[in-house]
Amino acid sequence: MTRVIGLISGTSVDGIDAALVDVVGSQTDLKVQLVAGKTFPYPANLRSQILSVCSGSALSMAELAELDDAIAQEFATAALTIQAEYDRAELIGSHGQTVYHRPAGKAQKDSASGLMGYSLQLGRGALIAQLTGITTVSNFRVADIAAGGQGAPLVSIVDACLLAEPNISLCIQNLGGIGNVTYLPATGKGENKDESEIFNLGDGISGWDTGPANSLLDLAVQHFSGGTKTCDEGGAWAASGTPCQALVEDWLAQEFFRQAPPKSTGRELFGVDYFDRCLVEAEGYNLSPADVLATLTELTVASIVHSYQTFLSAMPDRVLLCGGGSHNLYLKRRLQSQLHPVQVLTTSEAGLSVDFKEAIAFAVLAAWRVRGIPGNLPQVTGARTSVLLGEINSCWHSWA
Ligand SMILES: Nc1ncnc2c1ncn2[C@@H]1O[C@H](COP(=O)(O)OP(=O)(O)OP(=O)(O)O)[C@@H](O)[C@H]1O
Ligand SMILES: CC(=O)N[C@H]1[C@@H]2OC[C@@H](O2)[C@@H](O)[C@@H]1O[C@H](C)C(=O)O
Repeated sequence: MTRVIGLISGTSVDGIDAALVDVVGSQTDLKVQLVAGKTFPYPANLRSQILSVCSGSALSMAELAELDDAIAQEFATAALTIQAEYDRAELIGSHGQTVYHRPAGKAQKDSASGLMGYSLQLGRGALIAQLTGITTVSNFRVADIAAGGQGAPLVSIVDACLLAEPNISLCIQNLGGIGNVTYLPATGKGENKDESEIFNLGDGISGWDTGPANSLLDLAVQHFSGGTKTCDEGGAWAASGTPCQALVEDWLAQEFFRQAPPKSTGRELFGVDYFDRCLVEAEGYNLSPADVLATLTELTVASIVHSYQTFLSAMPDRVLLCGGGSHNLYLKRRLQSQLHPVQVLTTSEAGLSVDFKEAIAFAVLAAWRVRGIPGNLPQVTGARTSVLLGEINSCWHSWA
């Protein structure tokens, strides 16, 4: 058993999800026990700095260095706090804070960098290791990208190890700022799986980013509430409106939704500029704020359902939702309606916390990294090969 802390702040930039996890076994025999999970909100000024960088604001190298270390300090504090009342963790897996993600094949035309992707997560692991005294694995995406992959989604293999079912096929649908899916065919295997089966299992798995989940909704809520609200609690506001199907269909015709996997995205595409264009287009239909929220919710729903129908050979037997959007009851209801007769539940109902699944995944990936187990699924990320994910930042007093 290895006690690991998983840390991530996602594209919503709502705070650091920290999970203290006991990891047992390796892949097909993997088991995790969530000892403690907590979200540590960013201080308001740090959050607005991060959001402004994510929206493309220029930053000097000195400012970049300061931001990197300010984030690392918040991550280290989260790690120390989550384990304060428990036996100490041996390892930290820190995803960091994504501030820029350019998928492979999307280099700017005048760039000399070719078609390789680039993804930048701040909160350097070396500082987290020094501040906590715990060996820290960080920079999980770069090795996959260097191998020609998108660097995302990475959680798919952990989804497979923890959630695959012998007799039914599943889609594990994350509803964060951005949405992503892992498709898990029925394994056909009983309880006693041996190590080699992960490769059989890996064969039928697919996964990709589905597009915006909450990123545009959050921007809309902030806009219509004059900055007094950050999200549509429970989806109540959207539920009082009516989706404009014509707009949803227009938006769904865009390139990202038609592009076949492997694919990944971020706030660079589904961020402030995209939302501003949505608002302009919504004006043509005379929509109320509630109607705009309902329409953006419907875009999330339609993009997910359309991508399953287009990129899977058959619809799954069951969908398990996770991420903050699984608390949005209107979004969940619309997904249930559009996916009918597919059953829509949450990963919590399958024993894996909707709020801490990503943090748990990076704890597992860190444990795999130190044991030399590759963490990417090439058919998901598009990498040429499976690779070890993450850089190990040791700490001299780590094992004292
Ligand atoms: N009670 C709630 N009602 C409605 N929406 C909610 C609720 N709780 C969280 N959310 C939504 O979930 C979002 C955060 O989800 P989550 O923390 O899974 O995203 P993330 O991890 O930052 O993003 P990603 O998975 O893309 O990296 C919030 O921004 C909000 O829109
Ligand atoms: C670059 C980046 O941080 N991508 C995230 C983001 O958030 C959701 C979606 O976009 C996703 O695929 C990915 O995160 C998860 C944790 C992943 O890599 O599996």
